[in-house]
Amino acid sequence: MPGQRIPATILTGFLGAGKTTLLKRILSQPAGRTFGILVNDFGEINIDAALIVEKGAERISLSNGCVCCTIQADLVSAIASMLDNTPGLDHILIEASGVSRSVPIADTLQCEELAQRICLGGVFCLVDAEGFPLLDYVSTELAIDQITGADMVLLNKTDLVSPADLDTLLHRLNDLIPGMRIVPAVDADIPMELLFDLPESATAPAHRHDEDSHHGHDHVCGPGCGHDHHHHHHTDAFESWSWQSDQPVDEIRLRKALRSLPASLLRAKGVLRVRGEAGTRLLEYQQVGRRSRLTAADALSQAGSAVVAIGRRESLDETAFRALFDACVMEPAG
Ligand SMILES: Nc1nc2c(ncn2[C@@H]2O[C@H](COP(=O)(O)OP(=O)(O)OP(=O)(O)O)[C@@H](O)[C@H]2O)c(=O)[nH]1
Repeated sequence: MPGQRIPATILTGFLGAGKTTLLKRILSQPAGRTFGILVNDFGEINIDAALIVEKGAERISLSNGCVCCTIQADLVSAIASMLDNTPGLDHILIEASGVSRSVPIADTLQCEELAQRICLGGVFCLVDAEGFPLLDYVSTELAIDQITGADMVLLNKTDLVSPADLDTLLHRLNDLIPGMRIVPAVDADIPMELLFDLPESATAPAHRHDEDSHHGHDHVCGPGCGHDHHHHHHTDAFESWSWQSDQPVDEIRLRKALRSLPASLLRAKGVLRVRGEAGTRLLEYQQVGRRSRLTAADALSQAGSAVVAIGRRESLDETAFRALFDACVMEPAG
């Protein structure tokens, strides 16, 4: 219908909680919807966008910053251009970076440029049931901020915790945010109706807007707008490092290198072209805290290798990080 506003759903949650897993699940069960997706990765290289091979969705990748603050204006222009260039879109899905706050994104979607074109379809926060209790103070503060700005929490990775620990965490979250709907899940497997049939009344008060109220956010700030801006972003507490190579890496050396990454690493992910006993193949690398996974990535098409790592600022020696991966690279065949 001309003039109808398209709902935009925000998937948020701390690094590695399962946002991409949920996004892929939604795309695999479209129920007739045509999705436009915007994937924000805090790192310089957008690994998440490379990992989403599901077809039938328009996509824009937003890298090297956080859509809630440092690249907020990019989010607005990306959505506007997606709406201009993709007639027939039914729904927009935004995967925020793992260090994004929820409420500023929801507010941004209601800026003047977009207010007549999209409406907020809900903010869903993924929480890693195993990882959340292990976060340091600053990361916990951010994860709680993401939770409080959400309409619903998906308490994900419940397969990795005992029933007693899950119960303790549920009580803790209920105490923190009384009344918040919390849905336990494994691999973000929840009924899709929970995401798409959200009653208007369920919208989180933190970002519930009425026609007359724009919380002062009917304008996305940029250089020269005249507002007094804070120059410290919450993302200053985090740092990302990336590594790329055109040459294949040796599988044995890679597996050894991954075991020697520092414990301070919060998150790492990548796609690696690996040469080993099984020949040359692409592997997806996922690391959340101390838990790492290398899996076959046959569906991906990528010439070389790329890895992104994220940690608290100054927690990782970039030279050592690069040297670790450089040492895995195989010499070009002579
Ligand atoms: N055991 C277990 N692993 C999970 C579950 N959900 C996701 N994972 C794994 O956790 C890792 C991170 O999942 P992602 O979906 O990439 O997490 P994310 O929130 O998108 O990560 P960032 O965008 O980097 O913040 C991947 O290896 C997933 O396969 C779960 O319920 N249980």
